[in-house]
Amino acid sequence: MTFRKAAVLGIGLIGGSLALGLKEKAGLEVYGFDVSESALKWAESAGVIHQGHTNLESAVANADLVVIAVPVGTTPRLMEQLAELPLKSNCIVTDVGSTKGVVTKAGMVFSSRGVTFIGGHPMAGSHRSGVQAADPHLFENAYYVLTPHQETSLFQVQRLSRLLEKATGAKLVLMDPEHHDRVVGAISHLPHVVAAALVNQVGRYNEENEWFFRLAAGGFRDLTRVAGSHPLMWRDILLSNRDAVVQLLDDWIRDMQEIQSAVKHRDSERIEWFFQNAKTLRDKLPDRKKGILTEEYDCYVNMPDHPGEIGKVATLVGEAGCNLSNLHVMENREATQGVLRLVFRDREELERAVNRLRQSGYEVFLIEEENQEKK
Ligand SMILES: NC(=O)C1=CN([C@@H]2O[C@H](COP(=O)(O)OP(=O)(O)OC[C@H]3O[C@@H](n4cnc5c(N)ncnc54)[C@H](O)[C@@H]3O)[C@@H](O)[C@H]2O)C=CC1
Ligand SMILES: O=C(O)C(=O)Cc1ccc(O)cc1
Repeated sequence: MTFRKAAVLGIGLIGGSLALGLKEKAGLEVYGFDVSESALKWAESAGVIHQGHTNLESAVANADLVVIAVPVGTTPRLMEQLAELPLKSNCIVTDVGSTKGVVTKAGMVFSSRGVTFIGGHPMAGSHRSGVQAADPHLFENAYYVLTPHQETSLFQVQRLSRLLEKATGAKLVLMDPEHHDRVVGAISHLPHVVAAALVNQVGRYNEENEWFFRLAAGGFRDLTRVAGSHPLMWRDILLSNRDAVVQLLDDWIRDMQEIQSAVKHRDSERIEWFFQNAKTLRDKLPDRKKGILTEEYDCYVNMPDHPGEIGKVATLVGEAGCNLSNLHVMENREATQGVLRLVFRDREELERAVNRLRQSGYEVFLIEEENQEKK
């Protein structure tokens, strides 16, 4: 089953960048759909898409893949409209939204129609927006998270992963939607709120005296870069990740009160610890460019919901002489099967472990087979 035609709904920064990759690197026929005729015209003339449509039905007719790349607040409504249309059997629908809980639930609308929905989030972007900023290299070496439901066919997950890997050069990983929203809430949504709050605060002082902005140098500019992002997009993201963001802000406010109290009481030890701890942790952040594609080799194991299964898998891996560098259980809610992600630092160890697990009857799924073959 090969992908021949893709329809990208929302030809902006992310939709345009993906369209370029699907067209140029994966060789697909790419149709675009957008409410903005000028975006479609621009995309057509710049060769980002083959054809632009303002009619949804004509854009998705005969598509093997539909990518939804509109603001997250708009995605559920667009999914409902899409589910009413005749889609090709075996068609995969995915999205690129920055939150995954709400969208994955809305994706259930496709399950009764024989269409596979798999939520997605490329973890790279920019504070710019619109198709003019589209870049086929935007996602290279970044993580690209997919959040399949426990019942989603692994075959379809694998097909989509391979295609996206080819089209973007990103590293595909699978994650539970709620886990994704908490993690991305902490590393992306909260920082955007903090950056905007800092700019708003200093902006208020600057109204009284313009030296505030005039003296704003390196640190302030670096820290607040993302405050230049699209306001409507970030409004939608916070509303769509409400529970996680509210909880993260509770923690943030508590931490700010703690450092405020330490300063007020001249608690020098506490203040020093605050900065020392941050420095130690910051120094340990993985180096994106060097790290991802060279050092991690992972596979996913389909797990029957029996007690002791994780122990059995770990024992088999150990018996094969392989060192697990990480093990992650994709959180399993009401479903009967779970998925275990096993990470190795060494390709041969990964291969030995996969063989051993398959011989013992486990269904093991490798997203990165092609990527690793290249090395
Ligand atoms: N900007 C970033 O850095 C990243 C954004 N994302 C996600 O990607 C999605 C798109 O974001 P961007 O490309 O940055 O936004 P954008 O503003 O550049 O593009 C959005 C496009 O969707 C179109 N659109 C809006 N409503 C529509 C509708 N109902 N039907 C058809 N088209 C519609 C707009 O006309 C525009 O062309 C969002 O869900 C965002 O959360 C994900 C990763 C990074
Ligand atoms: O440019 C930056 O720092 C970003 O934060 C880009 C970005 C924005 C939204 C996402 O969901 C993922 C990445």
